[in-house]
Amino acid sequence: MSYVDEVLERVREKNASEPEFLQAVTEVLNSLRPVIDANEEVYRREALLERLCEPDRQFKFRVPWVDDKGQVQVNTGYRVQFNNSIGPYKGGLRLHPSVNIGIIKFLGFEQIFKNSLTGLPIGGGKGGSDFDPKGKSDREVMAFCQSFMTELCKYIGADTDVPAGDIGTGAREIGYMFGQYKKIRGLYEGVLTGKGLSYGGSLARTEATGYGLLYLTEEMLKCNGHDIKGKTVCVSGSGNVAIYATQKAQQLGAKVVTVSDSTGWVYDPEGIDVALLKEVKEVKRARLTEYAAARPSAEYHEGRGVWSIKCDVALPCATQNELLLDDAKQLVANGCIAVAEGANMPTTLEATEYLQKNNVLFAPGKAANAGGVATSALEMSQNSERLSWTFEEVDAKLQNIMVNIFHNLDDAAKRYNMEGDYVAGANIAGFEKVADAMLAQGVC
Ligand SMILES: NC(=O)C1=CN([C@@H]2O[C@H](COP(=O)(O)OP(=O)(O)OC[C@H]3O[C@@H](n4cnc5c(N)ncnc54)[C@H](OP(=O)(O)O)[C@@H]3O)[C@@H](O)[C@H]2O)C=CC1
Ligand SMILES: O=C(O)CCC(=O)C(=O)O
Repeated sequence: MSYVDEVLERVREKNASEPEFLQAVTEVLNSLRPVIDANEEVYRREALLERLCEPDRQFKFRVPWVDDKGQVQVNTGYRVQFNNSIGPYKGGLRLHPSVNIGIIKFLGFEQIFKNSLTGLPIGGGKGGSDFDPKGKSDREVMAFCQSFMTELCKYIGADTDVPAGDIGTGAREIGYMFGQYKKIRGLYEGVLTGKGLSYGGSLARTEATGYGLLYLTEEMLKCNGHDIKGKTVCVSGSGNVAIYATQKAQQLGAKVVTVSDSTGWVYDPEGIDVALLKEVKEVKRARLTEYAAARPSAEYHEGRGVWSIKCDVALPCATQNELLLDDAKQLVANGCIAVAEGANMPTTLEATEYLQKNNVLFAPGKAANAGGVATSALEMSQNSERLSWTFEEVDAKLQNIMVNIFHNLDDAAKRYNMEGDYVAGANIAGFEKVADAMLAQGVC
């Protein structure tokens, strides 16, 4: 049995109740086969893959807080510190009722390779809780965040582990968590990214994941003889990534015709009105029905359906496993030429395979959405320097990083005779640096 198959079998046995983690490991290890085969003796002796698939450590803790009625509520908090071979653990905090240890492990595992691809010195980690900020008052969110950080602050630090936002964790939550960290630890340091601009945040971090997605998509299209200008784009989600992906796509001359949330989706053939979307989602924290009610050209539909709309480019920006095999078939039938993942692992393994077999350009999340964490690393640099760069400086660095990521993964795929397989290219390019660092640092 090959080394990859042996490790996959062991990982499946040990983590049988964590389907998302198994999906992520299976995708990565399968596409690394040519690299592993070429170095099998060393990697096997050093148990490199076994070490890569086992987090350095994981914390699980109780998060008690008091709601507005005086009732004590209890949630579960997690932080998985997966791999710090190339830098301090770095990755977001997800607040969503679906959060469990398997989801946090899949996200932390993906983060190792994504962070490596940025070219910046950051390791992989992720955390979160099954707390749902939706429908909670600001005071309730603050009570939760303070309790969450009361425990989390024992394990993190500016040079140890630097969390950030993810689903359900935006500027409000990061602010409450930063305040509690400072109060307990007595340290004013860059322990979190995505901070407000008045207390150490970086300009362009809010926009970075969505903008970065478009910079990489634009480069991928250009290198394959297409222009983003004039393309019709379907976006899913309507949160941080989706909003700024929509904004940048329209700035680059494309037309975005859909967005969605967990209850429904909007089709707006005249192009999504970003100012209205921001008002509904960022200011009012309301449902998309409010967008449709205020916009005569928009249709609102319950449930899911974004991928049924004819488009040239599809940008899944909501959550994991939201683009299924039937959706991939529909996209191909409608003439879609490119899919780039704004979310983490939004496309199932079967759907990815189908898209690639049908010559759809496919940019995996760990490359396509790396602009968020890359800009977080730029925020860390600014905090260390005690300086703030302008929006234009940060945006120019982001653009450069995304273009480099595309060329690095394109080159890696070509080196292993897998030209055009950007999934393999991203995994190989991300893995090589981490593997080198792990080998150089000995058995640890
Ligand atoms: N923020 C960042 O910098 C980065 C985020 N990502 C990834 O991008 C994705 C989106 O994150 P972000 O925009 O920050 O999160 P937000 O919380 O801002 O928005 C999430 C969006 O996805 C929708 N959504 C969430 N869960 C589900 C679900 N189970 N089914 C259907 N829709 C759902 C939400 O709808 P509703 O409001 O109804 O819940 C909302 O529209 C995630 O996969 C995240 O891990 C990746 C890199 C960086
Ligand atoms: O900015 C960060 O540190 C993390 C962003 C994130 O969670 C992600 O890349 O999935």
